[in-house]
Amino acid sequence: MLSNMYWTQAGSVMATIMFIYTMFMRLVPSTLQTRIGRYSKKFSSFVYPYIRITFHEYTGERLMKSEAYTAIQTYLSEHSSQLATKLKAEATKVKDTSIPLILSMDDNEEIIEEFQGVKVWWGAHKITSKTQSFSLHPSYSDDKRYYKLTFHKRYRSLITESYLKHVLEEAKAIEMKNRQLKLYTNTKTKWSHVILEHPATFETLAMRSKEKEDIINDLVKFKSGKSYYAKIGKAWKRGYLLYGPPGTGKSTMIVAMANFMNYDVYDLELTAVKNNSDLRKLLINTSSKSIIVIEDIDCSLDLTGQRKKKIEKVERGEGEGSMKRDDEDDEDRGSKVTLSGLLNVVDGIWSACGGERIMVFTTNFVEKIDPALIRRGRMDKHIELSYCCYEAFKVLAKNYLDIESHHLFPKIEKLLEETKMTPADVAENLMPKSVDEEVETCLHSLIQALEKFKKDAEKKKAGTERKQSNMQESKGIEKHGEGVEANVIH
Ligand SMILES: Nc1ncnc2c1ncn2[C@@H]1O[C@H](COP(=O)(O)OP(=O)(O)OP(=O)(O)O)[C@@H](O)[C@H]1O
Repeated sequence: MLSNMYWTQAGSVMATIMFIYTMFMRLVPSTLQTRIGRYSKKFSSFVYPYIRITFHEYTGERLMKSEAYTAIQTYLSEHSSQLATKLKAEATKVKDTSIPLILSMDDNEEIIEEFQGVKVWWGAHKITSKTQSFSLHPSYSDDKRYYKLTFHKRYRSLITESYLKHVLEEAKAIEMKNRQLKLYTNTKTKWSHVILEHPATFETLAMRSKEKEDIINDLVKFKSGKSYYAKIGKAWKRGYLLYGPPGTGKSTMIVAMANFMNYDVYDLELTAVKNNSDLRKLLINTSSKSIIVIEDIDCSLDLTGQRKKKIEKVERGEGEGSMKRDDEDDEDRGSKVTLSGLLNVVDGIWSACGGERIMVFTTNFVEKIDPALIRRGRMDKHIELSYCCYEAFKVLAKNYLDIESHHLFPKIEKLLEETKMTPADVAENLMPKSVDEEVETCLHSLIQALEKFKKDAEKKKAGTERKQSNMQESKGIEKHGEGVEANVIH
């Protein structure tokens, strides 16, 4: 009964409002309507002189995560832990293990910060949906989260121009600092990744310091070369060819490069890629700030005579078009990636999709590689990784035994000059076999291994020399025999 009365009253109020509104729109001239609107706005802004900007987590119908929201989240997680009273904690794998948790503002929490003496309010909000939907999107939930920024209207231009720019820039810097590097591997056309947590750095890389410095300088120059590359009209990419025997540190150097540059690594397994168009798809789907690696390039490409001829044609400039048709034929026959396809990608594909990419090819047999693939301009820097020298050994001794000098070092230096042992083998012999193994024992075990290597190499050398002289001898006998026969005939 009571509720009936309530509904009747509410209905009549609504009807009255609608009536007044309709009369207002009909009878009051439009100029007066605008003026009244302006005054009412002024009145409300006088009562509430603040501006609010909201940043929603998802934008558009395709549920794309908003970049602005992510950036603000990063920015606030750094600032809110000092200011907010309600925080939420998430586990993280940031490199600095002294910060095992990321703290950020909890839902419905607000913080106040100052920018150039002006106060701004940040609020983290959530709208919980009453209806449950089942989304396949892994990170999507029914809750709609957003950040709300509030500031006095007097500072509109300061906040919208300078402050928001500052927030985005700082978020980028924080992201770079806390970035977890990823190691991507490919199937036919897709990349999947794991977190790259390899500790190799240039400091732990065993090689001559002069060569190391040279590579570091080259990387630094590349990283800061955005405007230079734009000026000369080249894609912002650089190619490195790493060559040398197995176990000399080619893969280790790639990780050191990634850690130094803070770049992800895409380990491209060419033999898993069906054809050139799949290769293109894969490479277009790599992100900026990354190293794309093709290991053992000499084993990854099927270079039949036919294909080699095609490359030679292209290199002589006899028609890109004809090459493309040949490639399409290859693809129709379901063949693997061709050298020409790879060359196309290395040369130009990234010009279209932004820069800052490094391409690394590795090989154990540099002489086997088609010169077209590694000419300067494609592979800008050729780096040889070789057998362990004394300088490289000292780096390994520091890494594995934490020593910089020892009375056995001169003996090791001499043996390293007389034999060829890879850094991988030196490292293996240096490594303590038990927790309490003494430094001296480790060094002795390396000396023994080096002496054995030397002896084996000498034996091998003597063996091949003997073989060669036997062959020469038998050739000489044959020749002599032929001569005798010839004499008989004549
Ligand atoms: N120059 C080096 N500095 C530090 N460690 C090295 C170096 N070279 C080799 N090692 C050690 O040996 C192991 C094997 O080296 P790595 O895989 O980098 O060699 P590689 O040249 O890539 O070999 P492959 O040609 O067989 O792929 C590494 O895990 C590392 O521990």
